Amino acid sequence: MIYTLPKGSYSEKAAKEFLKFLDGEYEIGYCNNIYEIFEKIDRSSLGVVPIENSIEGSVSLTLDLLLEFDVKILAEISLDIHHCLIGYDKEKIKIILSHPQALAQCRKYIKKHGWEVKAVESTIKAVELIEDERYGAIADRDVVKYYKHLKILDENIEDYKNNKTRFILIGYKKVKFKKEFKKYKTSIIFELKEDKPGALYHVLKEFAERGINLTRIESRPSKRRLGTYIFYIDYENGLEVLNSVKKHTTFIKVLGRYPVLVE
Ligand SMILES: O=C(O)C(=O)C[C@]1(C(=O)O)C=C[C@@H](O)C=C1
Repeated sequence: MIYTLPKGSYSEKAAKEFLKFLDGEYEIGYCNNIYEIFEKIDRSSLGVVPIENSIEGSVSLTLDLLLEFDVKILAEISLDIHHCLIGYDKEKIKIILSHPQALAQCRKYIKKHGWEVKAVESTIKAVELIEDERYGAIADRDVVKYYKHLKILDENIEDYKNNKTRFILIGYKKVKFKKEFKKYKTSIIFELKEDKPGALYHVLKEFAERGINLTRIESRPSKRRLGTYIFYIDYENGLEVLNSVKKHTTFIKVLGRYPVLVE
């Protein structure tokens, strides 16, 4: 089983892309939200969740759950995201519904129309909540295949071109792919040993000295005390740097070394 968000969501689209590369048969299991996906995954199943968007940045719930659960990142894929306005009649819309990430990616568009905004668990939940003409949802164009009573009222409504979301395949056991991939990444989470000048610099220096390219650095609150952070770093290729990074940290978690299937 491969768990993801409901049928018609962007995450389901990503799951179908992963399936093209995975060796083996997997059925798609649908969950209402990202938390449920992490909870459902067991030793024999997988999950697909969004992790980062080119307009809105990190999906912070995914980052937090990667720390909380012991799952590994097994692969990543990026998809072009083109949002549509879904509903009955654009002129009659008063309330716009969607996932917070999708709403944020269309902020200017929504503001221009002066609609009231309601955030829900997924783009599909938004579509399902369209009770009448007063409601509109932001979702993928393909949803009208499943919700035939609704129409695409506008297309490409994201505020910036080249809108992309990165999705990760997660699970507890290794998976096999049908082909070899050229690009690999490693993702780690750590907390700095000391809060002193240059503390983060010493970690970054370990990467710089080895000529290792960082592809992302992000921080999340430690949730213990205001102003204390957990760092998330993605870097290209090997694990060789880890022992040196460990010296500067109180804890370090390796989320995995995994292939980039589609950039
Ligand atoms: O609600 C969906 O359809 C999702 O798959 C979630 C999600 C996200 O959380 O980033 C996925 C891609 C888009 O960036 C917008 C929404």
